[in-house]
Amino acid sequence: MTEQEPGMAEEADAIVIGMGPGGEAAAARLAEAGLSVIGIEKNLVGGECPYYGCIPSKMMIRAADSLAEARRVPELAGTADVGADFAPVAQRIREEATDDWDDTVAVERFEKAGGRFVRGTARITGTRTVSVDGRDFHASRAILLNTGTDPAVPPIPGLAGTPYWTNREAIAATEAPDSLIVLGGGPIGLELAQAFARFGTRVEVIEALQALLPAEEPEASGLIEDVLTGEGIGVHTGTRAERIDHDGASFAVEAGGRAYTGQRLLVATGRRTDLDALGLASLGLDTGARTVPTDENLRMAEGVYAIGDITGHGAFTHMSMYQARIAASHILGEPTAGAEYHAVPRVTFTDPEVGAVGLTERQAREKGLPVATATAQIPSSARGWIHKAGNQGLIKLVADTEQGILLGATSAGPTGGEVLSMLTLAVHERTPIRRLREMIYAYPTFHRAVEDALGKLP
Ligand SMILES: Cc1cc2nc3c(=O)[nH]c(=O)nc-3n(C[C@H](O)[C@H](O)[C@H](O)COP(=O)(O)OP(=O)(O)OC[C@H]3O[C@@H](n4cnc5c(N)ncnc54)[C@H](O)[C@@H]3O)c2cc1C
Ligand SMILES: NC(=O)c1ccc[n+]([C@@H]2O[C@H](COP(=O)([O-])OP(=O)(O)OC[C@H]3O[C@@H](n4cnc5c(N)ncnc54)[C@H](O)[C@@H]3O)[C@@H](O)[C@H]2O)c1
Repeated sequence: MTEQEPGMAEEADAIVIGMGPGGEAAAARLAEAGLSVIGIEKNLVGGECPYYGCIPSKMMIRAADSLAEARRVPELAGTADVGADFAPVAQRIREEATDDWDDTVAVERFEKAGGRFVRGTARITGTRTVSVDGRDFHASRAILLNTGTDPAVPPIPGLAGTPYWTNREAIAATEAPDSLIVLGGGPIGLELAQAFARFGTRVEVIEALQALLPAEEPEASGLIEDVLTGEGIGVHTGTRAERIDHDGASFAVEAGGRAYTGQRLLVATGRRTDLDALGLASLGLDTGARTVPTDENLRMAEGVYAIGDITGHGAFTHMSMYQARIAASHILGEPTAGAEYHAVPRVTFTDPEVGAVGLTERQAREKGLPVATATAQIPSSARGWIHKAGNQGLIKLVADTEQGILLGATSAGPTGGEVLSMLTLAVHERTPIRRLREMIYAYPTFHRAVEDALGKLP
């Protein structure tokens, strides 16, 4: 690298700051379209999802679910001697998912697409100007922000300075601990709690609010609490950790008048953004806010775009990729349909999977909409009954009775995330409930429970 002359900024058409899933995809697309693109990443190209999130966690879940399925053999098909070993999945996470947390392949892929890669922490210094460790850059067309989130660590007395895990250390674990205390009953906490428990870890989940997965339907929260409790996981809702100690070997957590001990502590209490560090004040934006407001083409200011977790429309890889597509099209001057958020799908990959799309009943009622709901239980459907062991699940529909459409739906069950696809289409397209009732549902599938629930709507 040559020394930069003072006052001389390196030029590009577009600068992408933070290369999470959407940033990486948008940067490559813009470069392939012939723009000069600089991609800046302080850690690993690809972001949280491939290295510390979705992909390695789902590998862990796949392994853990295979153990659970094998343990169902006695109820269905004879005997199975199941011995859990964390080593194969730890190895798979290192070798197949993360390349041992090395992004060489991703950097090369971006450079092959024509992009210029810069490793470092970027800060916006003005309209279309960016600084990285003393180097200045200028974008003639656009800056795209995709800086994501970091784990939020609550200020619980005693916690700071202890060797607690966030998702990042949990994903890098080489063995399942003997015991684990999980702070937070959201998607990260529950997916990892169940996965480790299935490998033999004694797990306690401490959730401050009254329900697990508090953002989802209470029926889904209740279902997942029953399942986790049934698997021997301690679930403590409405419980706040008041003090944490680590004696060099294990953690002690005081919460709700009780003491919990565990070899490991996983802090999964949400995510945080640091918009101040990003220099957004130089664009006149409120850096005290947790998310950045964007228009339908993901613009937060003239020539500045933001995508992914920082937009606050759902911290999901599919959201980051969806917004990347729109932002990149807009930067390229192509027509876009504009971002819509009425049918955001999400799946928590516990077993049963908890899928949901659109509004929950509470959200719909809070909007003052005319709401009717209906639920169908998976175990009472033909397929659920056949499935037997591990068949817990439900479908819940949230309908707008005036418009005769679905505003939202929950699909929990053995393949809850897959069944969600038809409900996502229905909410996205605002398909009349009348037409959904007229459809043919293959027998005996899990998605036939959707037909049962539709039949119960007024
Ligand atoms: C354990 C876990 C499991 C998950 N499972 C799923 C799942 O199953 N499905 C799903 O859809 N989502 C899942 N998620 C969420 C998903 O990982 C994120 O929503 C996804 O990564 C998209 O985030 P993003 O695009 O905002 O950017 P991120 O992936 O957060 O990446 C942002 C990047 O920006 C970089 N960066 C930040 N600031 C700067 C700066 N100033 N300069 C340069 N670089 C910077 C960071 O180093 C990072 O690489 C999971 C998350 C976790 C933690
Ligand atoms: N399958 C998926 O798509 C998937 C999986 C994992 C994560 N994610 C994404 O990552 C985001 C972050 O996940 P998350 O589970 O960390 O966050 P979250 O905000 O969804 O859940 C955190 C939970 O911790 C609880 N909590 C907060 N402070 C607490 C405290 N001091 N003590 C006890 N409980 C406390 C909250 O009430 C909340 O229920 C999710 O919102 C989701 O968008 C998605």
